[in-house]
Amino acid sequence: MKEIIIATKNKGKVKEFEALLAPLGYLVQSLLDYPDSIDVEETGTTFEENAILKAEAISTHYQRMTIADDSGLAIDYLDGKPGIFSARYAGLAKDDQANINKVLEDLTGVDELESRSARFICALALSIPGGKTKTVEGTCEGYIAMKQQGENGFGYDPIFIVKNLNKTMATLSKEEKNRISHRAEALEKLIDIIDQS
Ligand SMILES: O=c1nc[nH]c2c1ncn2[C@H]1C[C@H](O)[C@@H](COP(=O)(O)OP(=O)(O)OP(=O)(O)O)O1
Ligand SMILES: [Mg+2]
Repeated sequence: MKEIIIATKNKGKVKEFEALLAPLGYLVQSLLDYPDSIDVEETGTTFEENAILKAEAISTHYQRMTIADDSGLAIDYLDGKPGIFSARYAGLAKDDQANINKVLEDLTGVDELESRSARFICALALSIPGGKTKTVEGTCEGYIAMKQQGENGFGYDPIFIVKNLNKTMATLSKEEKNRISHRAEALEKLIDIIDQS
């Protein structure tokens, strides 16, 4: 069995990676399986830089093939914010509901859905001990809803209306989200790279 560590403590991400990678024969582990793992600071200025920082630190520490995910929400009306600060937008507690509330507040008075355009961005970095780190990116286009809807997923899913589907990400099943998400798109590109190497 091919073993891979996902360098994340985010339960929502872990579930999605498991669902996407298990059918391909990967045994997925995450930092939730290593509760006293090292803490990697996200000091980069881009999603890609942060993904590289997390992937290389963890693959070096455990000497194992590692994927890291740095992702977030970019809102056009806010010039791309919260961007790489998505997890800490409403403070270091990384509270999903507080982050949602802050975004809805930021967009108060912006009443046209077209003016609330946004995208999810996911950068993935693959680090193999002794190898050269590879990176890919995936995106998912949409709009910030006027109010939250749905219970599925995590993070900003309840306020992200997926373009063309016209419903929030949090109303999609896990399978539906994994067909269209920024994370699924990025991972598909990464699998191609792994298969070729
Ligand atoms: O599919 C998604 N659906 C909804 N929200 C999402 C998604 N993907 C990322 N997001 C949000 C969650 C968090 O506010 C930020 C990620 O921040 P990010 O630093 O990459 O992850 P994190 O700190 O939660 O876990 P970790 O760094 O251990 O991987 O973007
Ligand atoms: Mg983080």
